Parts: sequence; structure tokens; C-alpha cells
Amino acid sequence: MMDENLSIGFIGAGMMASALIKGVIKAGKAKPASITASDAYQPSLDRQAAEGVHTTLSNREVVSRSRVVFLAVKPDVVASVLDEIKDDVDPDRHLIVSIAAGISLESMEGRLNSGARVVRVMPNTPCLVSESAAAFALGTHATAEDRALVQELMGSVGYACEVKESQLDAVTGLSGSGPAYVYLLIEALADGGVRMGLPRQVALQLAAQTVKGAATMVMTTGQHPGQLKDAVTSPGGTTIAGIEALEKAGFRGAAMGAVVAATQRSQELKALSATPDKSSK
Ligand SMILES: NC(=O)C1=CN([C@@H]2O[C@H](COP(=O)(O)OP(=O)(O)OC[C@H]3O[C@@H](n4cnc5c(N)ncnc54)[C@H](O)[C@@H]3O)[C@@H](O)[C@H]2O)C=CC1
Ligand SMILES: O=C(O)[C@@H]1CCC=N1
Repeated sequence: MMDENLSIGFIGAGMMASALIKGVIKAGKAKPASITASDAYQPSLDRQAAEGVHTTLSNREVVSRSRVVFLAVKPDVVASVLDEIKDDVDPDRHLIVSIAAGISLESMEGRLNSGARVVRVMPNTPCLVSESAAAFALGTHATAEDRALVQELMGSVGYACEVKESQLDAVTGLSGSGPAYVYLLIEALADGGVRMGLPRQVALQLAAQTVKGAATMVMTTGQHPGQLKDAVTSPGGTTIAGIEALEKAGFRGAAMGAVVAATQRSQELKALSATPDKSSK
């Protein structure tokens, strides 16, 4: 069990950090006062301060006040942040948890002093509503306790599992970016309803609830999505006409292609982060 007074820090207090902070507070895994967040942008800090979180412009202060330090800046900022906090990171005290897409454990460990405990997590924004889908991979020096802590913390805001680091790009392409694909789907379904005469608000509610209901069916019945699809689809009925339209438009290929494209972009980011000067360590 996690220590309920565990101090958690966030370097970068943008979209994803905000969702995580709200999620872990709601799950009772941390009190606002035991969380410290830094950002270079004052309005982001003001938002966190309003939640009772301790805020600072200093990334180093986050490290000094926290045992678990989330790196929640954009991938291209991770290297400079690690250079900045390097000498404050104590392997006996700190666990560094990066949520940055495509930044490898090796590149982060290479920028910190030896022995630093690092974990990579790929969460998604629905952790704001305790419905995150996250996967994580442990660095060289992360311990069994670190694994349990990350599993408990991320599990408190949704589903979390450990994967090989080499699989994190695919996780990024599927569940990290995935909420955006589903929002597109919901918007498009609602547009279809509006096209056929439904009021916008009604169409949006019906579309969103349909996606939520279908996802819940997959997760609770244990049935394959194909079986569940067949149960909706009457011979010669309406659903098969809709499915034919989707298949003709290449729906499955488009969905698969989205995951492939986003995974490849994550791989590209990794390649970019692996090239910089190791001399500046
Ligand atoms: N948005 C999402 O759905 C997901 C994002 N991620 C990852 O989370 C990380 C953050 O993404 P977002 O929250 O979407 O971005 P964001 O742009 O909303 O947040 C990043 C924050 O970092 C701050 N910042 C910039 N330079 C800084 C510095 N030197 N020190 C401290 N703070 C600094 C910015 O002012 C900004 O508020 C990225 O690495 C991304 O790959 C991972 C999973 C999902
Ligand atoms: O778009 C991005 O790069 C980040 C990573 C996963 C979701 N958002």
C-alpha cells in the first residue's frame, strides 16, 4: 500500500499533469498539499494553486519537495529538464516517472547520475475521470517497490499494466493518442445524427453514450467485439447497411492506420532524442 502522505511532484503542469493531479487526488492517493507542480507558464500554475497544490517556477524545488517526480513536459524539453535537476536527484529518495512520448529510459538514465531510478509511463487524459488506460516500463535501477507504486498510482486512475519498453511506442499510438481518435468518432457520429435531423445536443449525448456503452459491453461481458457486433446486426436490417457503409469507406484500415502512424511518430521522436550530444551530460 502506498504511503498516503507520499509527496508527488510534477515538472510541467499542462494538460496531462492536470489530468493526473486531479485523478490521483480524486482517488485519494495524494492530498493536494503533498503535491508540488512547476511550470514555466504562470497561468498553468495558477490553475494548480486553485486546487490546493503547492506551485513553483523552480523545477529543482519540485525535486527537493517530492519523492516521486513526474516529468510532464513535452518530449523536446525532457533533456534540458534532466540536465537542470540531475544533481538534485538522489537514487535513495527519488523515483523519476516520465510520461513523455518517445523518450527512452536509456536516454534519460544517461542524462542523470548513475543509479537513478526511472520509470516510463504512457497514460492518457481520461485519468481525469478515473478511466485512464496506461502502460509502463521500468528502468535499470527501478525496484520492485517502484513497480508496485506505479501500478497502484496509475491503477487508481484507471487500467494500468507493465509492458516491455519496446512496446511503449505502440501503447502511445493506441491508448496514449487513442482518446483523440474516439473523440473524432463521437463527433462524426453526432454529425451523422444532425445530418439526419437530430438536435445537436441529443445527437452528441447519444453518440457518446453509445461509445461508452459499447466499451463497457466489451469489458464486462468477456465477449469478442465481433460477437457483440453480430448481436446488433439483424439480417437485412439497419445495422448491416451501416456496417457496409463503414467497410466501403475503409473504416477498419483507417483505425489501424491511425495506430500505426502514431506509433511510427513515437518511434521518430525516440530516434531524435537518442541523437543529441552525450558530451553535455
Ligand atoms: N496530452 C496527452 O494526451 C498525453 C501526453 N503525454 C505526454 O505528456 C507530456 C506533456 O504533454 P501535455 O500535458 O499534453 O503538454 P502541455 O503543453 O499541456 O504541458 C506541458 C507543460 O510544460 C510546461 N513547460 C515547458 N517548458 C518547461 C520547463 N522547462 N520546465 C517546466 N515546465 C515547462 C509548459 O508550460 C506546459 O504547461 C508530453 O511529453 C506528452 O508526450 C502522454 C500521454 C498522453
Ligand atoms: O500527441 C502526443 O504526442 C501526446 C502523446 C500521446 C498523446 N499525446
